[in-house]
Amino acid sequence: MLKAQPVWALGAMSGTSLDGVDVAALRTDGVEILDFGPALYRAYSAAERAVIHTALGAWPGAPGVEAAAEVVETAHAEVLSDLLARCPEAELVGFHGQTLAHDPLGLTGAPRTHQAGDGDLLAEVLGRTVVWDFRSSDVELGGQGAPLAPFFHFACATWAGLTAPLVFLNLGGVGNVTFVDPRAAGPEVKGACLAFDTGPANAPINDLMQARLGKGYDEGGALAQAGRVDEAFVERFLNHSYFLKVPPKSLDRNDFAQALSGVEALSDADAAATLTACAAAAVARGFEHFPTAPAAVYVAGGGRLNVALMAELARRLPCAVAPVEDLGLDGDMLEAQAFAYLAVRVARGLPTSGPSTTGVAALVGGGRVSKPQGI
Ligand SMILES: Nc1ncnc2c1ncn2[C@@H]1O[C@H](COP(=O)(O)OP(=O)(O)OP(=O)(O)O)[C@@H](O)[C@H]1O
Ligand SMILES: CC(=O)N[C@H]1[C@@H]2OC[C@@H](O2)[C@@H](O)[C@@H]1O[C@H](C)C(=O)O
Repeated sequence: MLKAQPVWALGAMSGTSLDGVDVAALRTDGVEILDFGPALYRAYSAAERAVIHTALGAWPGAPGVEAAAEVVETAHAEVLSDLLARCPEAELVGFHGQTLAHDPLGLTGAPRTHQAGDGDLLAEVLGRTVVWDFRSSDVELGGQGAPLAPFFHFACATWAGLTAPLVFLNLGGVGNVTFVDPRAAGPEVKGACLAFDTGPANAPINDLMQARLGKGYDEGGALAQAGRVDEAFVERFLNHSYFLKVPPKSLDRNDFAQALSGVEALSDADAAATLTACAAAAVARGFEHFPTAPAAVYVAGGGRLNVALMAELARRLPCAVAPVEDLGLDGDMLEAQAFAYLAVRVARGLPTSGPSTTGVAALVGGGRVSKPQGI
């Protein structure tokens, strides 16, 4: 079979922690990563974040959703235009959008997932083909619709020349892991990737910081480091039924809000320390689902900059814990790069998820493709 020519693509991710939009360029043929390109970050203002926050949990048509979508589209149009100026050769854009609600099990009706932001509109603004709505078809076919980064994680392991099983851990608002066996022939092969959301990560810490101290997050984990972990609280948290579920499994941002509400009784520092320990303990609990012990866990996402969280992970995990920078990867941009990679896979008709990453019945290539007028 003829190998497809590699292309440059841009990827954009607006994550559950609601801090802002990450965008990154990547050159790939949809299988191998050939080059990593420039990347940019565009923070949401406090006012923009508040508009999105108000719409969390809402489905299309509900009050507040249009306003949130407008914020998401404006921020993406700005930062993707800037990145396009630095990488004009980019042929297509992978646009994740902002998850407002995620119910793959159909607890609120039919199984569904909702990412705000219109890819048609962005295609017009950017003059490039935009791949978007990556999660819906997976959910419609019985999958969790998340996580979607695993096939990209497999490509990262290959790019880094790794040969032993390893784990990628993303510590965003929610935590998610991918167990990768780089000895497999490809990410879609049985046993190559096993992925699932581990539990809450930064989102509850951010919410605590906002409510108690008017700050967006616990910088460096300083507040958590000053506190004492309430281990009994952590034990109760681990009794949540989510941890008994066999993966694949995924979470909405606030699924643990109720289970973590008892933290209100603790002091600021003890609450931060305890929520941080819960995030790490949830990851450790996830290890029981891996087929073999990984050589190491490589951490991406903002949580890797939280010293208290990294220390809790090192204490609770049975293997080495290191930032993905140790592999030469960019831990701030891995998700944005993932959606650039996935956009090329969608454009080339390759699958983006499968039974061991989202639980979908068969391999699926999720994503709508919008072309600008005139192309
Ligand atoms: N220097 C830092 N110290 C501590 N925590 C940090 C630091 N920088 C970022 N974070 C945390 O990481 C979060 C952002 O992480 P990231 O951008 O990976 O999440 P996201 O992509 O929004 O979420 P998700 O991966 O769940 O979609 C911030 O909201 C904050 O909680
Ligand atoms: C529904 C949704 O947006 N899920 C996100 C969220 O943020 C982290 C975790 O929960 C993960 O499942 C997913 O994002 C990453 C990029 C993924 O799909 O791999």
